[in-house]
Amino acid sequence: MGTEAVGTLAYDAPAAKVDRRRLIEQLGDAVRGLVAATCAAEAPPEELERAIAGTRQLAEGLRGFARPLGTASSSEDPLLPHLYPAGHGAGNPVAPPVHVEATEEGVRSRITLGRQYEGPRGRTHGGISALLLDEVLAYASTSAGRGGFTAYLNTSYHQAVPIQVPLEIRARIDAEDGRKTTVKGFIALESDPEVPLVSATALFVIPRADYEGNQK
Ligand SMILES: CCCCCCCCCCCCCC(=O)SCCNC(=O)CCNC(=O)[C@H](O)C(C)(C)COP(=O)(O)OP(=O)(O)OC[C@H]1O[C@@H](n2cnc3c(N)ncnc32)[C@H](O)[C@@H]1OP(=O)(O)O
Repeated sequence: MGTEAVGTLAYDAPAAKVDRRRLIEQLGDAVRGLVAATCAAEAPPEELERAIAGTRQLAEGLRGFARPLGTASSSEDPLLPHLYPAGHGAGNPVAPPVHVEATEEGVRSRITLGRQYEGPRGRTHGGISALLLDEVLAYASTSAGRGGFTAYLNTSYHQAVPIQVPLEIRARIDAEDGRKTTVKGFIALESDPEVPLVSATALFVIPRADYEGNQK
């Protein structure tokens, strides 16, 4: 057995699965670094050509092991976070590296965004800010034992969210009403955590048991 942290609990997962999950996380991190380097590289043509050939070769090698769409990854475990969701999956190089912790009021995430999340020069793309808020607000709902799918996410962009600057995202439950949970949150600079750069209100709805969209 190998131990992996789940929130504040230590959970004894099978050692082989823990080892595999570590490798998947490391690969995700390595490719995330490649993506960030790709978006920043002012490399000469021969270096770009070398990177194209090497990257295509690596991708071809991994494609040979692809699992069919809609099937579970062998890394999955009912008590551990999934590794591939686009919003936070540690094994998904496209996902921003979101880690969430509980606070007295709700949840908080600290994150510094790489160059691949840039929209206007030096600023985070607005869709990425919305993704981060959707993610952290959903965590607030889930960690309060509520969960649900995002029915709406209303975002207000007050100031630019800088790239490569430590950020703090906070979220808290605003209202609970049957299957509906309203959550509020915002992104701020870690150095100025009370001033919202982007704020959001989201409604999460726990679907009815017979809801058609429930199938995976
Ligand atoms: C520690 C924790 C770790 C865990 C990690 C967690 C990671 C987080 C992962 C991150 C994940 C990120 C999250 C994601 O990305 S989730 C993915 C993106 N979201 C979706 O795909 C959702 C698509 N929509 C649906 O599936 C359905 O519409 C849902 C399920 C939402 C509702 O379908 P359902 O058939 O069940 O609903 P209903 O018609 O019975 O209505 C029920 C109630 O809701 C009210 N309503 C509905 N829609 C709206 C609306 N737009 N505005 C205002 N109100 C709305 C409605 O009026 C009614 O209210 P009332 O009349 O009862 O008062």
